Amino acid sequence: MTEQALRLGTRRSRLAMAQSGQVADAVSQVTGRPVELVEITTYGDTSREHLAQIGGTGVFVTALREALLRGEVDFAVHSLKDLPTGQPDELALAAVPVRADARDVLIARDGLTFAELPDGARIGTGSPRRMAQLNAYARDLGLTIETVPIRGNIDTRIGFVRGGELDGVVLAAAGLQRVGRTGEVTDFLPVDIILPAPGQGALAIECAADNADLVAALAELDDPYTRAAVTAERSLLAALEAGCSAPVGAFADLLADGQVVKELRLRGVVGTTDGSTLVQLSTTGPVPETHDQAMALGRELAAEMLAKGAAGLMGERVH
Ligand SMILES: NCc1[nH]cc(CCC(=O)O)c1CC(=O)O
Repeated sequence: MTEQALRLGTRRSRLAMAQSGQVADAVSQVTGRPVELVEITTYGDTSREHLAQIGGTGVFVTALREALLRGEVDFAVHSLKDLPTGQPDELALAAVPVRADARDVLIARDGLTFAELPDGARIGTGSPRRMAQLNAYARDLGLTIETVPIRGNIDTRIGFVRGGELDGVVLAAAGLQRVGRTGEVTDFLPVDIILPAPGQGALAIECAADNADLVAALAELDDPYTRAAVTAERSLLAALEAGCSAPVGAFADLLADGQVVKELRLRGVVGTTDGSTLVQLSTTGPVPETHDQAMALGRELAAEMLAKGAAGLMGERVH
């Protein structure tokens, strides 16, 4: 007798299908049950507006969450950076698996790295966070670039470079990895130059909070270090009262002494999109053992950033 399949709600994009497919296999292994994909269309997929105009937070996840709450699917996989920071009581963030490469990358024409771009290079990104840091990096290199707001899926964005409309586009390494296109990257941008979006590179597996068996089974896919890191990053974002379309970057990583993990370091940045002003700070603390400890690290850094004028730099946000 075969057990009843678990229904995994997923968006239809190639990226969503790739990451859902990978999680489906892992869930099937830990539960011993087959997993079937159920396609769901979200507002973020159908709208042609710029993300910053839609308001950002939640456009990709709302429809998936509604399907979960209606019981049409058993669990859903989100890119963690697209997930709004407040967790609804009815839904459990059952697992945050090991994070993929958190970096942003450049895909430029003719194999160019960022430092090799010519003056006036047109670089596509719709993200105020990327604009702020790319413009600041360019300034440090004595280079002038023009950031051009674009959106669309990975194919569309890379297409602007292949078609000659843009000199380069900046994307998340993790997304390219999941669809097997890292071979096209011309520059991996170090996190100490371009801090990624909070949660970038990590996935979130959500299910109904009252489905205790499933919550427990999915928890086997959780990586406590990734969870602590992204919790601290998202706490920083929440404490800055910023959304996913705000110019906020954050990245937490473990500091080790030889083989022994010593501390969690959290770095954060807020800036104006022209890159003329950035507030970039870092803090370290003992590796958090509880959700509250990870949250505290984020709040601590947010308070320091706000004291340095971070709030004034987020004036461009829409909501
Ligand atoms: N904003 C869209 C989005 N949401 C998640 C990813 C893929 C990377 C990830 O899972 O963090 C991307 C594409 C990108 O930013 O290039």
